[in-house]
Amino acid sequence: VVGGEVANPNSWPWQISLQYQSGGSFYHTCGGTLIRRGWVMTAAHCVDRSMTWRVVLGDHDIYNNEGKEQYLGVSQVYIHPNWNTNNVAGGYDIALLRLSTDAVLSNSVQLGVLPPSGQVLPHNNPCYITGWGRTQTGGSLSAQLKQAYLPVVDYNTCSSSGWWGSTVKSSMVCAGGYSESGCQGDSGGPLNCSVNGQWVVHGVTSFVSSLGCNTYQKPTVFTRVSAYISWMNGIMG
Ligand SMILES: CC(C)c1ccc(NC(=O)[C@@H]2CCCN2C(=O)[C@H](CCCC[NH3+])NC(=O)C(F)(F)F)cc1
Repeated sequence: VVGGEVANPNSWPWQISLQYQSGGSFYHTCGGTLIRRGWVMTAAHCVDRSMTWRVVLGDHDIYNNEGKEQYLGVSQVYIHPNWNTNNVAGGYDIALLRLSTDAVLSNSVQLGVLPPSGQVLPHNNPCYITGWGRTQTGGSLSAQLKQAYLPVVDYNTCSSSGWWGSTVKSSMVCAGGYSESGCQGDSGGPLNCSVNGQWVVHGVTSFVSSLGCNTYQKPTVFTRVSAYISWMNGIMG
């Protein structure tokens, strides 16, 4: 997350850290959202490669154990069948992870609320991106979970020339586009939007400009969760 601030610990209790094993250690690579006790929603591009994954729930500082973390294995990865790893602009950047054991819910570990199928938020709807991603283009990951205010940029604006043009599809949500943005390592995490006084996970962090994370008129682009509710229900049952 470029800009914004460090979040109050566990104030986004559905945020997870997706980590891969290398040697004897695990490394943060993406965010995700706990959507059922046994299921995590993330980006397809995060799990393109076959790795040994683990999901960390209730985390704040990814480099220190603060006692509220749960470390769960991943027993199955379900990538959207239409996802094309060579074309993030095609959409379908969404995947579900079946956890090897169910999460234990608490003050620090809660389920994210998903939108109704088809819901599209208006321009400037208040949203926050959260994640441990780079804090500057080319910078390092954040040790502590960060948040940044990223209001919705409607499709009409986001797909116009000078903005993302035809790279962005109506199955995506744009947000931000000024000084705050997502950045590498935030992928797969939630776009948390305020709808009728409730936080709803409306986006899965998908891409930013290859010219830089907080590039002018290139807002962060998210998979629009409300476009994939039926697919997810078909998988999760
Ligand atoms: C033109 C379109 C196909 C396109 C649009 C944006 C990009 N962006 C990028 O490549 C930048 C630079 C590093 C990773 N990255 C990204 O946007 C990656 C997704 C890459 C998927 C492709 N392998 N996502 C993120 O960094 C983010 F923002 F989600 F945290 C690349 C291609």
